[in-house]
Amino acid sequence: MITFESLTKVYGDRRAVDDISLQIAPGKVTGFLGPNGAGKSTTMRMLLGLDRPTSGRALIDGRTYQQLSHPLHTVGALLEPRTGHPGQSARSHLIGMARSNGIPSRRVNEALSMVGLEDVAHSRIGTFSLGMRQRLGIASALIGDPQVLVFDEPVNGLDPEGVSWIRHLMRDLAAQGRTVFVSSHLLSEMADTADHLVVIARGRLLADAPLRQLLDVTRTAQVRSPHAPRLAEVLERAGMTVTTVADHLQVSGDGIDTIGGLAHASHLQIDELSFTGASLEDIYSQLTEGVTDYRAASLPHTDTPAGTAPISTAPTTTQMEDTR
Ligand SMILES: Nc1ncnc2c1ncn2[C@@H]1O[C@H](COP(=O)(O)OP(=O)(O)OP(=O)(O)O)[C@@H](O)[C@H]1O
Repeated sequence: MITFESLTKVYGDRRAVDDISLQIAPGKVTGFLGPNGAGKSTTMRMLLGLDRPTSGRALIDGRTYQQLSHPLHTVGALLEPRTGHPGQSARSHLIGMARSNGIPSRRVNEALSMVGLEDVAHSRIGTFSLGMRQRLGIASALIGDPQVLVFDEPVNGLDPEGVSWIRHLMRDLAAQGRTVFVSSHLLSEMADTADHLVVIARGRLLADAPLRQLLDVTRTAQVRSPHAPRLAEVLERAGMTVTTVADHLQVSGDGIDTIGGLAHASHLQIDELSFTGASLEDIYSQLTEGVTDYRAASLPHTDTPAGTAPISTAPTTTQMEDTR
């Protein structure tokens, strides 16, 4: 379990991380999303004891990194793919880590095999591609068999096979009950991998919600009925938001999955009922609009489907109850 309590980091007049409070639960992959300069790396660095919070705390299983007696047994991290001395072999680098942390040397072979580097275990790190160094960094994170894993942009430099491999690895680690906290710019990657998303921009928390719920917020229903005005009344009474658009009703809000049942119970005929939802990219764009320092040119942006219910665009938090 990772806990942030009013975590804040100020550099000069810049609030790199601004009063972030949340918990990251075990047994899930939690994606950490935000535009460039949002504060993701700073948050992770504070969690790993590499930066001191200006105020607040970042805790791993209730303790700060400095309070952990065996850090590598508790938390494994991949922050940047610059693991080890270039003249050292992958194996000797990992053996050095294992020895200095009281980790049995059999874990070195296990970690090398988990990341697919057994064949190059004796090659010098300096000859490694970025993708291989990334794998070695992940082996270093896994060597102490920790329950908490923190990966900063782990797919950077990996080819498609490597991307797919790390996706499966993260899912496996979460399925084993571990806490997996992973930052990424690749929204599509997060859509495939994460169970839960935390979105920040300019250091502020914008969303902390299960992926499914975040996607559901933007779902709308289109209903065609010969009894549209009466159906609209029924749906509004049930708490939904109804707009008449041309020949159909556009419905949003909690409970849109019950539209068919409500219409049936009121003996109101429905000729057509369909659902549309925004993509993760749409949601992300809406959340970070106006709080982005550098609009990421690489971010795929598709127009929000007509009638999609907007979600918070102001720098306020969209915190939703975790229903999983
Ligand atoms: N050592 C530092 N000194 C001063 N400012 C810093 C320092 N480290 C980070 N910052 C600033 O803090 C803000 C957050 O940076 P951070 O690297 O945490 O963002 P990020 O979300 O990881 O961005 P990216 O995805 O581009 O890596 C940025 O404005 C950055 O310039």
